[in-house]
Amino acid sequence: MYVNTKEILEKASKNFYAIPAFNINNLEFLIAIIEGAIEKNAPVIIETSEGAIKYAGNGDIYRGANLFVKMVREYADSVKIPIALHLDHGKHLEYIAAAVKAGYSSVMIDASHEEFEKNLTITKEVVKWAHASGVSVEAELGQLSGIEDNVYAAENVLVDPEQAKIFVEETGVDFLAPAIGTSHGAFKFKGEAKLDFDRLKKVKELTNIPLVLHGASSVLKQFVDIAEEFGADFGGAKGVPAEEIKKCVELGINKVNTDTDLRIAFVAGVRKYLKENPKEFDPRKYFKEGMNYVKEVVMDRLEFLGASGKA
Ligand SMILES: O=C(COP(=O)(O)O)N(O)CCCCO
Ligand code: NA
Ligand SMILES: [Zn+2]
Repeated sequence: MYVNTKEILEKASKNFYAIPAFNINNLEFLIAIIEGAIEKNAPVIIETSEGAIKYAGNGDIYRGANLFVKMVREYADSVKIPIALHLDHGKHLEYIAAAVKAGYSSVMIDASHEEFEKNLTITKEVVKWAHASGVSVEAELGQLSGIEDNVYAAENVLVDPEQAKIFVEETGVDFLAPAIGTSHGAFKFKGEAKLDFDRLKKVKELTNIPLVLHGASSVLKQFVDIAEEFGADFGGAKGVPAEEIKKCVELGINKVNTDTDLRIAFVAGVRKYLKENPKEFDPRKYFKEGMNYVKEVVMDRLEFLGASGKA
């Protein structure tokens, strides 16, 4: 069933569990994610970045947004579990407009690289406009270091909990991504993972809305090892341990963005299958191995986030 993101996140917030938001760029990841969520009888959020929309539409962003809505709705309307479709890291109003027009459940306006006041003004505009179409809105405060859809942030800029309170009151945003020390991609920390749990606790107390953890992939060793056994080179890859993410959920995180873990699992399965089946050239065969690994990651994450059985 196709649902509004706010609805399922409010329920998660009241009951202190989290729903994973998995990124897709194609049909194979969608199928694997939905299979995993059905098996765990769990709600799930499908999300696409601006790059995914451009990729699926082969350069035409309206075609890409419409294609994802049609694909996801077709699957959502044919299964019982709640499924929402979210625009991840909307930075350009053109993509946000395309997603709202196409019928996305929710959109992120990511203006976190702007000054606070500017981020607030832009977000307020997008909220007013998206709400008029029944679409819920995510925004971000603070910055994740590293590359974020080709916007480079050198350092982590951690969220200011007092600013978060003002931001949520002034903008009416439905859920908020506070930067607390994570970053995107497979190389998250130079040393050990260090998340600012106290800061997160304060943001929850002061805003009392569903919160989002970005950069939440664990970079699972079992799949890094398989990928490297069959030719990948992910030296130095490091993610957020599941235990740390569980702690974030206890402190009020309700949406957990996960992209890198699915990418590593998929490429591990495809590499393995191709190496072990040199005569095979049917994509339904070699993609399937990757999809099986993606499904495993999906089910594991639904379990430890407490989303299993919450459909
Ligand atoms: O926060 C996340 C997930 O981050 P990751 O899966 O890399 O930890 N996302 O917003 C997914 C897209 C990030 C750019 O690749
Ligand atoms: Na950002
Ligand atoms: Zn993110």
